[in-house]
Amino acid sequence: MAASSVNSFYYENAADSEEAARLFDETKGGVKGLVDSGITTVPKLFRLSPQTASQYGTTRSKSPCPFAVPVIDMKDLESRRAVVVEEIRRAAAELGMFQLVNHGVEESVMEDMMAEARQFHEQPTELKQAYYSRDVTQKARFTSGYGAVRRSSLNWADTLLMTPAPSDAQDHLPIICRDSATIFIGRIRKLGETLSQLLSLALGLTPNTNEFISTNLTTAILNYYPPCPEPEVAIAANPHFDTSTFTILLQDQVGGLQVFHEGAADWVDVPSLHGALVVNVGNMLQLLSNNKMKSAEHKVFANAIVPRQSVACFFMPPIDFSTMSTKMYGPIKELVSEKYPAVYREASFAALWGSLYPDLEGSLRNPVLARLRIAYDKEVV
Ligand SMILES: O=C(O)CCC(=O)C(=O)O
Ligand SMILES: [Fe+2]
Repeated sequence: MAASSVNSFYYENAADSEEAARLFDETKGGVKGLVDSGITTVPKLFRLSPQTASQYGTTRSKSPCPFAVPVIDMKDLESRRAVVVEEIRRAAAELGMFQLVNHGVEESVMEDMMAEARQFHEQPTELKQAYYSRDVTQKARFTSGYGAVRRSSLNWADTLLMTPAPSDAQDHLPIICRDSATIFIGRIRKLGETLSQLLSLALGLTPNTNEFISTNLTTAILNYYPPCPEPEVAIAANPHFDTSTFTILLQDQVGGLQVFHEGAADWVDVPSLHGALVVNVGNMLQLLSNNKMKSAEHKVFANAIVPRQSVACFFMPPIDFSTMSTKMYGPIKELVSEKYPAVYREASFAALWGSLYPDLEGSLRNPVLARLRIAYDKEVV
């Protein structure tokens, strides 16, 4: 693979870009390929500086955090709707993350998705190669180090990014995981519709009357985090905020996901809960809700022992590449009043996408949203 075919956006300089091209040469098969080749140390592009490693935390802190991620039971939703809405409101406002149980997606559907995602990632490199691409318009693309950003390290992860078709047929997906992904995406879409309504109610809006709380599953990704020879110097997923309105995440039993609790100024474990789905608020919903709901900063530890898997489904307003820079989103008008003036300026999806990572200087926790604050200029002066 020529250096030029690696997206230079990810790398700070030409030397890094070339190193990445060498590391991700199609014949090496991403991060899993590196591990399979027998490496015993983490390559430079994946290494966090000692300062960043201690700032991010690459191993669990010894003292247990007194906060837990809320678990919300959707059983008997019709009769318990008001309770569930209130639980969602509180979790979305305080932490921006919660787990759902009895959500209606069958365990067998989730298990099949995980099993076929694993088959995709663990198939011979030559077979994955056809999907290896940095072209963002590809509707099924395999990539590595996803989410990396200047001055930070690459994620210790391989990812298959899928853009679901609006219909039920997902013919563009790799055959090895197509059947399970088609069913899983269908079920998650349905859950996303229910969740959109519950989030609307939690914001005091009428369900389905609001064009912004979207039920659109725009991207689903199959994450595979191979075992890491030096987990203390690398990170499976750098701390980040999702751009989404909300994200529904299926994680396996390995663990490693953490969310930042602002009140406690500490990272909280998101435990693997059999049969549960994790939901987090993204930047789009924090903007639309005029700060009534909080985008959750999250990260994933690398581990030395076993591969970890997750499937993340991102819900967003319909994204059209042609209007990405022109269509504007801002606080929903029903949520803006004299008492609660608009916190944010309107922004295009491209502006929201920006850099999703905390400033390494640490001055802005969520730089994308911070810079969209109407008061930002006054705040930084
Ligand atoms: O693997 C996980 O648990 C989280 C993945 C994630 O945050 C993402 O894909 O945006
Ligand atoms: Fe995420």
